[in-house]
Amino acid sequence: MGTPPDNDVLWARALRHSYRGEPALLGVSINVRAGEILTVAGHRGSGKSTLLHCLSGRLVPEEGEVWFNSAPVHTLSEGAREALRRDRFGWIGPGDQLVPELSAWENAALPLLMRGDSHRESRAVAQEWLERLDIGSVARRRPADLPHSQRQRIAVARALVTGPDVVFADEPTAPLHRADRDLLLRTLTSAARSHGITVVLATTDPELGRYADRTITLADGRPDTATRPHDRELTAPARV
Ligand SMILES: Nc1ncnc2c1ncn2[C@@H]1O[C@H](COP(=O)(O)OP(=O)(O)OP(=O)(O)O)[C@@H](O)[C@H]1O
Repeated sequence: MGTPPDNDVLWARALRHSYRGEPALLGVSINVRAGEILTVAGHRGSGKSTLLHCLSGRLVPEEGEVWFNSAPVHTLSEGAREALRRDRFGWIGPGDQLVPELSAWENAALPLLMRGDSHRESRAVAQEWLERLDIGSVARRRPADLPHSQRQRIAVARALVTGPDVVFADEPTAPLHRADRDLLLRTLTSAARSHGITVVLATTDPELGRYADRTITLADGRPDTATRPHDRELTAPARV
């Protein structure tokens, strides 16, 4: 296999993965350019989460390669992948991933506190992000006292607080109503654009493509060949 082009922040080739013999990815290749907002669309079970887990180093694919900034991820040790995720990537999931005992600012500051930044500095940076996301006033409240829409914005703040290169968002709007969904995505994408952060967003909702520079679609672990040609950025499966 070749080496990735310089302007791709992420580059993966021929990813295949299965769970207990059940295939989830069947030879997916993908490139993500620096600063790009990319939507990975597809129905439930099409392999979107598995693809995001492989790209972010949460999962090592059974076959294929993942490169981040021209360095291989798939050959890194577990510890090195953990450090990569902590220092360079942010993650937003679909459900409640906040720590219930911590306040909004403590949840947002968690990645900074965990890497050893001072309490004072972490609090200031977390507060800044909460303000940017319009939830500065709830900084001292606990997640259980807040609506879903504000809890998801705290999760967005936590993903952005370290100034990551890439944020992976796996169905981040799943628990939200339409108006809150649009607000969250506008907030996430404008914050990402103004800070040059790349976003890879998995969703079952094809409408969310309007927030992205590009959409790719998966169907049953493969590129969906029924998608429009300009959206078809995934190459054909390496082998089926
Ligand atoms: N941890 C797991 N153990 C077993 N099977 C899994 C696991 N994770 C995913 N799968 C299976 O792999 C396939 C792809 O799942 P994946 O979650 O990647 O798809 P998805 O498009 O993100 O779906 P969803 O929108 O439901 O999360 C599905 O058949 C799913 O049931």
